[in-house]
Amino acid sequence: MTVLLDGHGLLWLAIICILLVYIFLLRTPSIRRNGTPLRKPPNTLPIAGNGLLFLQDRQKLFSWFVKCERQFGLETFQITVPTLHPGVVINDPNNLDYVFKNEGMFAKGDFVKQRSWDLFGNGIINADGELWKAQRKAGSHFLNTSNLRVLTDVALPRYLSRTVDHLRTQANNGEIVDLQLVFHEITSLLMGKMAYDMEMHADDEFTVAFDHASGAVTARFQNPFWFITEILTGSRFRESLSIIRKFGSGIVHNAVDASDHQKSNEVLTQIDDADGNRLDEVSGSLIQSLLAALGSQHKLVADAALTYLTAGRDTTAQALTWCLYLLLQNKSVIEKIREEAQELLKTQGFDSQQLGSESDTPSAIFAPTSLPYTMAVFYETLRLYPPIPFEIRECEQATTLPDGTFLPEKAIIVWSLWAMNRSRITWGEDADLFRPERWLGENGKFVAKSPAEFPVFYGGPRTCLGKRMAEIIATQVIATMALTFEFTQAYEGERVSKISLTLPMKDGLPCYVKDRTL
Ligand code: HEM
Repeated sequence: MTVLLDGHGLLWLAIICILLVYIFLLRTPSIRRNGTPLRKPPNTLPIAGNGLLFLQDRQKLFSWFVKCERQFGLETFQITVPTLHPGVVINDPNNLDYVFKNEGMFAKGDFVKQRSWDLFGNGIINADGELWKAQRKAGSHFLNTSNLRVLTDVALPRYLSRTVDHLRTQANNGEIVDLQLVFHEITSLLMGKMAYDMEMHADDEFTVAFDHASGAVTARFQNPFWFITEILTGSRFRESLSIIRKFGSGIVHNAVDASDHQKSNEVLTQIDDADGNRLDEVSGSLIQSLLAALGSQHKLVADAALTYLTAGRDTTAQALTWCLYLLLQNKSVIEKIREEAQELLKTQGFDSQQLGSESDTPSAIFAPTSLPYTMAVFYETLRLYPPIPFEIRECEQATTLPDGTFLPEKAIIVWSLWAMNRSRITWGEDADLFRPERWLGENGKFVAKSPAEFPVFYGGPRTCLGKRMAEIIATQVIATMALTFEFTQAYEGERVSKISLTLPMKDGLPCYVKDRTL
């Protein structure tokens, strides 16, 4: 050994190493377009690449993506982060369309899974291949039209009504209300009913633990050395994970017991709401459908149910929160929502006084097709505040995007909905403005965009399974809130989001509430 590592030996060793690296680099195809390397964003460093950028505050990161979109337009550009495979950022809807249409080629991959595994395991959001198919099928089956109708036309009005009553009391007492918490409570009740057939609340132990864990998982995407830093800083994260797992396995246990009991009695158990009757029309809960599809893999069933619950609950509550935030700044828009909803109530023979009285609340009539302007407001909110602000995929095999960008196997592909939704190329010069009318056609009807242009609900075979449900929740909640209450902000300055896989508002949305129906 000492002989090999004398002066000559070291020189030869160095030459061999350089050659090996060179051969390796030559053999590993790099990201190129028409034979030339892609442009890189300004301030890309020689070794750190764009790594430091991802360590900064998420608001700065959002702004960076917008700046890049304004500079590169639809051109795909390259980003590099130490320890990761090379990556690109895409902004061109044609490229995104290709990704959606070739789902099997772009998987969540190791990059996403390694970071989110502790929280979601093999739940639908994280799963690929057969595991994904089985969960998707079970979910689609459960969310068939009649179950969806009972959830949105019976359960939601009831929960909404409870919320209206509670808000009225708070309004009478002159209390400051956090609207984010209010919307979270509505979606927790509804998604808890859907996923687990149980009453869940926005401030229960599981939800608080999940919120913390979601922030910690997101931090992993921004910090390439998370596996080291977490040893020192991850104790609350580990605690939160243990609460979530305990909750998940408890729920599966109960569902197994319930289905055994059902089989032995050979009768259908009724799905009872605490005080309701028609809720028994929901044919079982999602967890039972998942149990039937996934059998004895109880950890997988728990992961699957958890991802369904969180996919629907947090995204929808956050979208509603940002919507009210925008309405607080745009008084003429909330007035138009009121006019549209009032007109509908009148034509159906109802009175806004009835909103909030449980037995005859008419909020189920506030359907997306009947309220095109309210739908436009919801979509304009989703454009400016997309509940899932980034997407990341990994190439399962080498491929070439429609713009000619060659991506080797394992390359990372990123798109920022926050930036794409502010593109002046797609949305025009007023892309930064909140203008719901951009979603309406000449006849006043709502006009949708293609998923590639507006990927807020994703696209292709993995399109969000709850899109329709989210739209129904949104029109019902927005119209009911606008007609029943006057809101005034109880905060100063701009609201921003806090670190999370989705887009929660940091410190909530504190408001004063006044009952308009008095
Ligand atoms: C405004 C509300 C919502 C938005 C913006 C939204 C957005 C999205 C997006 C972007 C994805 C793809 C995520 C990914 O794979 O990276 C997704 C998937 C999914 N969403 Fe939603 N979602 C919303 C509401 C809901 C609701 C109410 C449900 C209720 C069931 C739901 C259930 C799901 C499920 C199960 C998936 C996984 C689909 C699959 O991988 O096949 N979502 N959603």
